[in-house]
Amino acid sequence: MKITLIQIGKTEDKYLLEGIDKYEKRLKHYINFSTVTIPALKNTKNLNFEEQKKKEAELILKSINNTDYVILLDEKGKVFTSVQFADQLNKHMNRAVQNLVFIIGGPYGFDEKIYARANEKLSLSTMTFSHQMVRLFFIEQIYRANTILKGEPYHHE
Ligand SMILES: C[S@@+](CC[C@H](N)C(=O)[O-])C[C@H]1O[C@@H](n2cnc3c(N)ncnc32)[C@H](O)[C@@H]1O
Repeated sequence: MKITLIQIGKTEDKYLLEGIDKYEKRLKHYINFSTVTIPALKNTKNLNFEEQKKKEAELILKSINNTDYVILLDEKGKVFTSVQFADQLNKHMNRAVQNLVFIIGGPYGFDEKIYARANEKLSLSTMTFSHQMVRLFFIEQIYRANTILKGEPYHHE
């Protein structure tokens, strides 16, 4: 199974980039993982939030295939413990999902079209994080899940 993480706009803060890079390098030893960064919209001055989300949605939908299993990172989604999340990943692997796609929304969240396409919604907390911070928190959770599935000590250290 391949995991793809779709995000909008480059990660800007150095402290986030360093953390993301660290877990991305570790993850490569466990699973086929890649990130797709959709370029941030330009000239957004004349667009309201809804228009911006619609435009982002068009770009997101172009990056997804019909057969992809799509999970949105969304504060209103289902909350799992790290062990439960690892079990979920394992279930997808056993169901022979080819490409598991996680999507982190833009600064204003997702357009309805993306909610309509999604197979599931996953929440990291009922609190709201910046779309940039979620990248680091979530990649660490994917790494953690893989160490749990391998019975490695990372989760218990
Ligand atoms: C600043 S948040 C958008 C908040 C927006 N008000 C909404 O209703 O979605 C930007 C993105 O970060 C991600 N995000 C933020 N907090 C999250 C959380 N607690 N769990 C999962 N994803 C989260 C989501 O992908 C969200 O679309």
